[in-house]
Amino acid sequence: MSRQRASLEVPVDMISIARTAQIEGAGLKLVAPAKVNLFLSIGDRRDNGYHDVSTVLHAMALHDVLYMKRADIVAARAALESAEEGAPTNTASAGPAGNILISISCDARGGVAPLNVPARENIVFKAIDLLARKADISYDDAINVRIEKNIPHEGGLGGGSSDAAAALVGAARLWGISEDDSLIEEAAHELGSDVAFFLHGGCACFTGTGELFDHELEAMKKPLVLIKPESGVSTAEAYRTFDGNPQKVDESAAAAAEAAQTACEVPLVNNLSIAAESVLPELADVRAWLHRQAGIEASLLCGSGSTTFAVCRDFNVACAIAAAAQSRGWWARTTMFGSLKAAIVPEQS
Ligand SMILES: C[C@](O)(CO)[C@H](O)COP(=O)(O)OP(=O)(O)OC[C@H]1O[C@@H](n2ccc(N)nc2=O)[C@H](O)[C@@H]1O
Ligand SMILES: Nc1ncnc2c1ncn2[C@@H]1O[C@H](COP(=O)(O)OP(=O)(O)OP(=O)(O)O)[C@@H](O)[C@H]1O
Repeated sequence: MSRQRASLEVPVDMISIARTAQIEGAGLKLVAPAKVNLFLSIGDRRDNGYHDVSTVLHAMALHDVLYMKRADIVAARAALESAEEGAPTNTASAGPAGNILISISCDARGGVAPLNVPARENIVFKAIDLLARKADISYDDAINVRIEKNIPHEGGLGGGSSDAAAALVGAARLWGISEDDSLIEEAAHELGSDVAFFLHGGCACFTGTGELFDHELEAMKKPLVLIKPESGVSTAEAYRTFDGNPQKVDESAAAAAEAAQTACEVPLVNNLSIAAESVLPELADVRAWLHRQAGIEASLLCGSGSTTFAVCRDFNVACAIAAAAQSRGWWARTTMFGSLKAAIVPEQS
């Protein structure tokens, strides 16, 4: 039998070959930056429970790292079956027909508390599952995700939302979905209010319930220190507490935030901070302590808390304040504002 005839009789499954090549390959490395809200104005509560929001977000150099790789589907199935017998697992099935097995492992770094959630509750799982359903990925597949967490959760730094945005970008690449495909943005909107920002990154104004891009601002290049008490603040609880005593943002501050073309011009405002302080009174101690430190230009609660950020005169000031905060038992990190977004790190040659 000639070689030519043999190749006609045994059809070559190019998709399967490409997938196998990816299992053996290095996979993808993605960055998922943290954010602060330079300006956060929470407005009225809508019928669906979400609130109108006008906000200017800024990305930072501090970031989680995600490694996403095609996995051996047989091994992934075995892990899932052992889970059904009650063994702990980090694998769960996703996709339109439960046809995609996702394994998630997570290492916490730099004093960040470990994230102990089962795979199914990890927002990274939800992101990959949602995109698979929207794009109707109907073939069997298995994906391993390893998350290196540098961003504390329940810190108002958007770590979960940024991980979700990175997972959408990574899954799209693995499945050959164009990075401009509207399904990615659609999925981001459904996953949470901050996810859309991380697809954009840098410094940007968002409206709606926080998911609608309005305009971009020039990023700033200043050092900042982040300080977080051990306890977190649940975003939902902060919003609920806000409803008991809503604080409107001054119209002139809102107008200045809207008109700002650069991050430096944005007035630092957060009308969720009173509610967050009543959920976690220790936040008032962090605020008062920061006011006594020299070399700070301004400070504000990050989103719904429990991290407070302080813009510092220089990096040495930021480092000294971080060290002093750590000696009080708080988590603290120095970082820089930056123009990162949730993105694939290009391969180094
Ligand atoms: C505080 C901010 O981080 C500021 O950027 C965001 O508004 C919160 O964004 P997020 O963490 O992505 O929040 P989501 O996962 O969308 O929502 C968590 C919970 O916060 C409340 N929530 C959130 C956003 C919004 N515009 N109104 C709300 O009332 C809802 O109770 C919701 O169940
Ligand atoms: N990959 C993830 N990273 C962080 N949190 C996650 C993740 N997956 C699920 N979660 C859950 O989501 C909750 C909040 O996550 P996140 O860290 O985004 O909150 P946050 O820092 O308050 O951010 P935001 O400013 O968006 O409210 C946590 O209680 C955590 O258990």
